[in-house]
Amino acid sequence: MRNVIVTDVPRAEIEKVDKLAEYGVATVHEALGRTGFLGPQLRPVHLGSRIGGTAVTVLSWPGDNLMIHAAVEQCRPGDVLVVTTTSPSTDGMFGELFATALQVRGVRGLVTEAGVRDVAELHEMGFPVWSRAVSAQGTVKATAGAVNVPITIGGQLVKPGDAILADDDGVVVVPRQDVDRAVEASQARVEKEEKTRAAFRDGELGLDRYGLRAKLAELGVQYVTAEEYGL
Ligand SMILES: O=C([O-])CC(=O)C(=O)O
Ligand SMILES: [Mg+2]
Repeated sequence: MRNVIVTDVPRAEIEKVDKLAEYGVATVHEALGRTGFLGPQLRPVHLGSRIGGTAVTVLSWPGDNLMIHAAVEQCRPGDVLVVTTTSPSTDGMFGELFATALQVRGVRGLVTEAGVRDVAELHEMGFPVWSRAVSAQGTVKATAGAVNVPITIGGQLVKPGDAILADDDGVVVVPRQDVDRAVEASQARVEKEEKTRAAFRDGELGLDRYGLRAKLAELGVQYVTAEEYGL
């Protein structure tokens, strides 16, 4: 690992990222072929937020938030800070002081594979956070790491400038070069689901709409009466 702070990173177009955020995490993830989801361990600390932004990435040592301080300076309006550690850690390396510094820079939220603290204050401030843990455990500022290098978080590669979308369903990354395709595919999916929703409201079954009766038959699934089943 090189200990670097990369500056002037090209970012995904923020208007398109905003559009993706409106579609929501599940829709965008599905529209891109079920890719990019950071997994169920990264949960919102408070429910009810839906954000999109461009990634500023941080690779920190466990229990050490020095590189988050370095990253704050690299943040611009529309960014989301994305933090991982070089080995697993749940220490509370981020709290309301960092959130204050980020909020004045127009940062939209934090996604971290480590822990956060001061969660009552974060809620009051309206600063949304997705993390693996809530932990009061304090950390130091002692070890070098990297800012704005490609990182792996939640099993996904996140490059600086990629689109990050987060809501109550979790977090998804959309590579910068895939943002246009994601907007198109998400819009198509929303339109398709609108039609499906209307059909379901009219009482149509998924079994019929998706042709799943044939699938069940093909798989050898049989209908038997309760009596035949011995109930
Ligand atoms: O300062 C720290 O180490 C983390 C924290 O609690 C804050 O940002 O408020
Ligand atoms: Mg604090």
